[in-house]
Amino acid sequence: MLELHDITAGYDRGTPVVRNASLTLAAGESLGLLGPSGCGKSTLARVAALLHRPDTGTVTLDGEPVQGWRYRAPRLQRTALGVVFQQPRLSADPRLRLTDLIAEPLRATGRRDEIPQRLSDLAPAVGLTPDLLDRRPHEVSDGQLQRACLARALVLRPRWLICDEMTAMLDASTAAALVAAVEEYRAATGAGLLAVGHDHRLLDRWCDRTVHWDDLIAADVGA
Ligand SMILES: Nc1ncnc2c1ncn2[C@@H]1O[C@H](COP(=O)(O)OP(=O)(O)OP(=O)(O)O)[C@@H](O)[C@H]1O
Repeated sequence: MLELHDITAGYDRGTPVVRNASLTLAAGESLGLLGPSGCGKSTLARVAALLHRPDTGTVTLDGEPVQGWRYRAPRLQRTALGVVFQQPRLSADPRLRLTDLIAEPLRATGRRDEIPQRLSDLAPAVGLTPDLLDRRPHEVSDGQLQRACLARALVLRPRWLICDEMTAMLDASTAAALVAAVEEYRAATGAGLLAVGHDHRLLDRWCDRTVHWDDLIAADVGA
């Protein structure tokens, strides 16, 4: 289970942007989170991804309460989560070839020996051809870079995926291909998914259930 309980978070302690939000995802479940621009969805997604420490509230990951965020998060919890953001150019090191970008988490966790196998599994799964893998971010399109960012999110085989407006900048066919790649991964591994967005038709089609931001505040949106 991925549980966010009574989360208050923001960028200035006096004026939080997320107030008392709760949600629970069962193992393997996919949940779509809808809400208007600026309401705090990305902030909550970053709390769930262990990238942003909440002011108050608790996050529990597969029964273990989270005690640290960012570099203070225990490796086992950090690597249980894969994250894809809206803007691939903000989350990709411009110096890295796509192949190194995808392999980055394996290098960082001392699992270099898995790199060739994971690359040959993931590149076709996300629709990247070998010539693209050799290029740097400025030599590929946003859609191609987002494919690489999805592969990077999957490379450690996370039990939970957090996709924050993953398809918002993409054309319809690239968006569909990325959603299909996520769903293939989930079907193969049983991973759970939190998909944040503002397109209710996409989230309704993609996810087991969809909740609106306002629903998180009143009560625990549980599985
Ligand atoms: N790094 C930051 N520093 C200060 N304020 C921020 C920061 N990031 C976001 N905010 C503010 O926090 C509020 C919530 O932002 P957030 O990105 O979580 O909303 P969102 O619901 O994901 O919006 P969108 O759908 O437009 O991406 C906004 O008012 C935003 O301006």
